Amino acid sequence: MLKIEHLSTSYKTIDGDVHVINDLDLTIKDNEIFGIAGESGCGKTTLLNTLYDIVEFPLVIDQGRVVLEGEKNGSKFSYESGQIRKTWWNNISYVPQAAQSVLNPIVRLKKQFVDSIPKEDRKNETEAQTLERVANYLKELSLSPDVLEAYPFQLSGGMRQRAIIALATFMSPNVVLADEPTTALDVVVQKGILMMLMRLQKQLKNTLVIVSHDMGVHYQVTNRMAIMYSGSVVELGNTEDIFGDPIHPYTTMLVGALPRVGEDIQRVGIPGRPPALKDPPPGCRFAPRCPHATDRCRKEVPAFREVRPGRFAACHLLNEEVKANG
Ligand SMILES: Nc1ncnc2c1ncn2[C@@H]1O[C@H](COP(=O)(O)OP(=O)(O)OP(=O)(O)O)[C@@H](O)[C@H]1O
Repeated sequence: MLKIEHLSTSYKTIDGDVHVINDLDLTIKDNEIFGIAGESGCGKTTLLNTLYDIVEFPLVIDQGRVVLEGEKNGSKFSYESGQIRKTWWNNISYVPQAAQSVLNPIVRLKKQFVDSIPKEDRKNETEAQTLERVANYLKELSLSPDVLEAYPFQLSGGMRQRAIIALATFMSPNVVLADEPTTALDVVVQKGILMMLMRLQKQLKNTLVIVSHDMGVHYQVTNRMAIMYSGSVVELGNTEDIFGDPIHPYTTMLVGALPRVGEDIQRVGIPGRPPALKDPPPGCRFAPRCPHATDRCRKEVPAFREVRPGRFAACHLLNEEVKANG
């Protein structure tokens, strides 16, 4: 489980601070596939990097923390921001954006696998014994152990991505983070990768966090999701509810822009562009693009709060609904 407690981060630049995550408070539960969606530049990767404890200058945590906790092999564990990296691979792993390029092209995969397995896990094993365990794991995932002898450049993009996912899940971590795991792959390969991730999550019953700008990926794969806009989460809820009954005007427009099977009307995108994070507008950052914005929206930042049971959103226009629900 990942607890995000009042987290705010910013990039320190010579032109001033760029605030990317703003007072975020949410829990990503055990045994769920959690999606993070939003347009390019809204802060999805920054959030994922902070969850994985890659907080390096110019990125700084201004407030709050992330806590990774759970139970493995009968022992409870808890790590917070600054310590989470101690348990990389073991309790949390990361499939980064453009993951295929993180493999060293001139080192055989078997060496890259062995090097990523912590010494404590290998105990007194010889390298051959470790590789046998890896080969058996690859077979379980319907991957040929022959890939271990290959150099990354000899594999297709889809095969490299599968190998990275195998590497990230080999130690059965409680949390797996995947940043745009299917971008740059063709549609058929994309489907195979998503199915592999879903199958692994079901098997490990762990937490899988998927970042994608593709709403179709969230619809197919995730159980709950967060919609980000301009550095903040603006809506959170069960994926089915978000698609069936979006409540934030941004989500409504995102979902409304999706084509439907069998429909021949032209769907329109969201007019305008997100604001520059360096110099955001006062009040609600979506107000300049929101067809319902009022003066209050242009002045006051809306609080992110529970609008209905399990549904959270940051929008002044929902106040009436909150009152109606007590
Ligand atoms: N090194 C940096 N220095 C300053 N600002 C940065 C830096 N990296 C990112 N940012 C700012 O953080 C914002 C969010 O970037 P991030 O990569 O997290 O977005 P994203 O939603 O993952 O985008 P994409 O889908 O394009 O990867 C950017 O719009 C940019 O303003």
